[in-house]
Amino acid sequence: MKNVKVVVVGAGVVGSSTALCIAEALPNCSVTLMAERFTPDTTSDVAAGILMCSPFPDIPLAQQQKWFKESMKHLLTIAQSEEASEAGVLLSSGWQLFASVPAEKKPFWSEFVLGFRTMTDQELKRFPNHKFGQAFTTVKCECSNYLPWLEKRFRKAGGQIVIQKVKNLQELSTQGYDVIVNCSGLGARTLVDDSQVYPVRGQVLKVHAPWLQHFIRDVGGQTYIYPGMHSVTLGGTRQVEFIGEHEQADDWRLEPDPGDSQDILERCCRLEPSLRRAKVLGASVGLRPSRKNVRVERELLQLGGRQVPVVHNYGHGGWGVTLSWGTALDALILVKQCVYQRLTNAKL
Ligand SMILES: Cc1cc2nc3c(=O)[nH]c(=O)nc-3n(C[C@H](O)[C@H](O)[C@H](O)COP(=O)(O)OP(=O)(O)OC[C@H]3O[C@@H](n4cnc5c(N)ncnc54)[C@H](O)[C@@H]3O)c2cc1C
Ligand SMILES: O=C(O)CCC(=O)C(=O)O
Repeated sequence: MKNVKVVVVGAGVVGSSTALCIAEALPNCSVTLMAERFTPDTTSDVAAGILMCSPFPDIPLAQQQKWFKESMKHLLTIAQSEEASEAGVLLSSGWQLFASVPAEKKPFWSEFVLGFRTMTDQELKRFPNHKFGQAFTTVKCECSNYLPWLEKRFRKAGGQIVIQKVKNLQELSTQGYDVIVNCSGLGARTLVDDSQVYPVRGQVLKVHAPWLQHFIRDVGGQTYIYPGMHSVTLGGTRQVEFIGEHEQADDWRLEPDPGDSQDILERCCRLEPSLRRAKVLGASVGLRPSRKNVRVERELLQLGGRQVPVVHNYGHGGWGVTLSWGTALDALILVKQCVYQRLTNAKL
C-alpha cells in the first residue's frame, strides 16, 4: 500500500526529471505526473538541449556547480550506454566564441565538461570577427527523444500520468495529494501567483546539414549552430528588453516570425558559410521560463482546510535542460523531508 501521495505539476524536462527521481527513490510513495501539456508540446521540446549555463546572480556558485555536475554525470552515463540513441543523449564538441577577451576566461562549469581549453590562434583563424574562444565537449540532449524516454522510465518505476490543467493548488489538496511539487515553468505565474517569472521568447530553425559535426556558439551575438541527432539547430533570439538593470519581457508570440528566421539564418551563415546550401526543415518558438533566480525551495501552504507542503522547482530560463537533473535531485531532498514529516506527524 502506497502511503504518501505526491503530485508533480509540469511535464517539461524539469517536471519529468523530478517525477522520475522521486518515483525511483521513494517506491512507497504514489507519484503522479500531472500537466496540461506533455511532449512534444512543451517549451523543453523547443530547446537545443546543449549543456552549458549562465550563472544566476544570487544563488551560491557552489550550488550551481553541483547542479551542472549532477546533470552532466547523469547525461554522460546515458550517452555512454546502449540507451543513448533511444534517450537522444549524445556528446557534442565545438567552439564558443567571443568578440573580445572576456574578464572570466573560464565559465563556472568548465571543469565538468570534457577537455575544456582555450582555442588556438590556428583554430580562431576561420572566425576573423572573434578574438577569443573556448573548445570543449559537452552533452546535447534531444528532448523529442529524452522526454518520452524519461516518461517510459517513470512508468516503469510505478509512476502515473494525468493530462490536466491545474487551476489552483487547492484542487490538488482536495484530490488528496499529500505533497505538491511545482515544476510548472512559466505556468507558475498564475499557478502560484509569481510575477517574478516572465517569458523570454526564443526562436530556432532546424536545418538539414549532416556535414556539420561541431557546434559554434557566438556568446555576444546570441547566435548558435548545434548539430544534433536529427538535424542542426540554428539560433537564436532572446526577445527581452532591459529597463535599467532589469529584464522586462512581454512577447508571448508562439508562432515563428519570418523576419527572425531570416535573421537567424544570415547570422549563422556568416559563422558557417556552408549553411547557405542547407535545407531549412522548419522553425519553432519557445517561451523560456525566466526568473532572476531559479526557485528550488519548499513551503507549507494552507490549502483547502489543511496544511500541505509544496516543493517548488521552476524558473530555469534558458538553461532548464542543463540544470534539470541537478535541480531535480535537490527537489527530491526537499520532498523526502516533506514525506518524513508527514509520516512522523501521522504517527502522533
Ligand atoms: C529556443 C530555446 C532554446 C533553448 N535551448 C536550451 C539549451 O540548449 N539548453 C538548455 O539547458 N536550455 C535551453 N532552453 C531552455 C529550456 O527550454 C527551458 O529552460 C526548459 O524547457 C524549462 O523546462 P520546464 O520543465 O521548467 O518548463 P516547460 O518545458 O515549459 O514545462 C512546463 C510544464 O508545466 C505545465 N504546466 C504549466 N502550468 C500548468 C498548470 N497550471 N497545470 C498543469 N500543467 C501546467 C506545462 O503544460 C508543461 O508540461 C532553450 C529554450 C528556448 C526557448
Ligand atoms: O544559448 C545557447 O547557446 C543555447 C541555447 C539556449 O540555451 C537558449 O537559446 O536559451
